[in-house]
Amino acid sequence: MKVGIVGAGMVGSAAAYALAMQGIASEVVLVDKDADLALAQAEDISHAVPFVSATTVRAGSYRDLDGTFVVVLAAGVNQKPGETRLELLGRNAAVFREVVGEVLAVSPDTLLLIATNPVDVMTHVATRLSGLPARRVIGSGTILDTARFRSLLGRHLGIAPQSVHAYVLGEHGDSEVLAWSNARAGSLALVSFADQVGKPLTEEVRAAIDDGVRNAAYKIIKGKGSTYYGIGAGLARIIRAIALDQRDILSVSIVTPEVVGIPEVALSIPRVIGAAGVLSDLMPELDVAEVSALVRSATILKESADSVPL
Ligand SMILES: NC(=O)C1=CN([C@@H]2O[C@H](COP(=O)(O)OP(=O)(O)OC[C@H]3O[C@@H](n4cnc5c(N)ncnc54)[C@H](O)[C@@H]3O)[C@@H](O)[C@H]2O)C=CC1
Ligand SMILES: CC(=O)C(=O)O
Repeated sequence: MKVGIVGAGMVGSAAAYALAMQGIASEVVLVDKDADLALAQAEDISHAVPFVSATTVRAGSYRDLDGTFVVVLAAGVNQKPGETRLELLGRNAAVFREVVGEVLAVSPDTLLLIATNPVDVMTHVATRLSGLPARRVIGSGTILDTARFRSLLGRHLGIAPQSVHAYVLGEHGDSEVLAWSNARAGSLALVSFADQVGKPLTEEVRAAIDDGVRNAAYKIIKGKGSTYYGIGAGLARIIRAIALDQRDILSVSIVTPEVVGIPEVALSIPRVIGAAGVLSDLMPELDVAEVSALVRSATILKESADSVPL
């Protein structure tokens, strides 16, 4: 399967590396307005390939995206220390006005996978600009926040993150909602599991995990300027679900007709992903506080999306 990546910076190159290391794509084409950067990234990643897979990784122009099954959009600016994702909106919407048309001119049937922040609003913008069905314009949404949540819960409980079934909903950003009430470890309710292994989920533990998930990006950006390994692996995970028509349930963002009473909003809830993109949306059962936090998150995203001129 041929995958295109527009934006060969930290996120785009981390996604290309993850795809190549797992042999998910037969070919990855990197496109960037900085052609030298795209070339250098492609060459560097292609030198890792002989150790593990047969993926062809190369740099190209938009013309080289013909026949792509998925194109990742990771072009645009990232956050400076202390900056929120939503503050990037104006600058990155301008980038998408240029990029989305270029991609679709050569690959009109491709799926778009959006990574650029603020990812939910950029997914809304890309859906409008492309005219593609919403289920074919997928934002990575809270896939990364869900991974962070599962990782911290697994660490606290002393089990593998893959055995934790818990999702982060809403915005990939400050208003995101950690869905504690329906989380499970194996087949047990999270609270029951935690009590049985003698690791109760006290208010202090919950607050520390919430902070660790919600503020992870701020901490990493303060320490090293940007985050990329986590989202690179997350993008590869979504592409694997598409490439193999896996029907995985992942928390990703698409424009959805209605969520918690808010119409036409792009945000994350668990969704089934396969070769055609998002196959179905799954609304989890939430407690009252979680519903009200999700309404707040959806409202913020809806207002941001409505503020973008096309
Ligand atoms: N969805 C998520 O969970 C995450 C999203 N991000 C977001 O991903 C985006 C990219 O971040 P990084 O890779 O760290 O930034 P970066 O600065 O390393 O890379 C961005 C690349 O986009 C290219 N670019 C800019 N305008 C372009 C255009 N018009 N056409 C083609 N290429 C263009 C730049 O030349 C640059 O190489 C940011 O918006 C960042 O906030 C970052 C981490 C996680
Ligand atoms: C930067 C970003 O969106 C993240 O690491 O969550």
